[in-house]
Amino acid sequence: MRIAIAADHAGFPLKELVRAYVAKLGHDVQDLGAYDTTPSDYPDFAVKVGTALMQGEADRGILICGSGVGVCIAANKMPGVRAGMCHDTYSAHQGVEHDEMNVIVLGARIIGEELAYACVESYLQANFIAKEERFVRRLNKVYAIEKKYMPDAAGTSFAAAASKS
Ligand SMILES: O=C(CO)[C@H](O)[C@H](O)[C@H](O)COP(=O)(O)O
Repeated sequence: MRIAIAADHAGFPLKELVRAYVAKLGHDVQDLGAYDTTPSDYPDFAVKVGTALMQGEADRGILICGSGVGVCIAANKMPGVRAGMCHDTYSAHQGVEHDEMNVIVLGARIIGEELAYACVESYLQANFIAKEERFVRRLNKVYAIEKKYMPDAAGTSFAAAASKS
């Protein structure tokens, strides 16, 4: 898969490790910064990954900041982005299987590299279970919220599996 990854200064050290790990798994990784620990602002990196997804340049995203909270909030402001902070492997795969999460968020100051690798691998191996009507129904309700509250962005939102079904 094509994976867009980004982090702020706080997430940079873990991003470097995760980027290499994801590449080793055989994915095509686009590193959208930061490229060092110079203080930076997490929304800038959330927008980079969200844009890559919205423009169809990436299939999934990975975002990292200090706690994970900042980039998760910012990324979810973008139409079509379904970001979830996952510091356990169950959430990492279930978030994709049930909710079609397309960005996994990690907190570099919270988890170590081995757990980060395990979460990211679970996330990348998982697929949305589109045959389950309840998952599709719920995702369509999420999509309806986006259309209602972000009407200007409705035409730009890339479709979720649910909205295609
Ligand atoms: O961790 C975060 C909160 O969710 C932020 O995204 C930043 O990484 C954090 O605020 C950075 O903190 P710093 O004191 O500026 O290094």
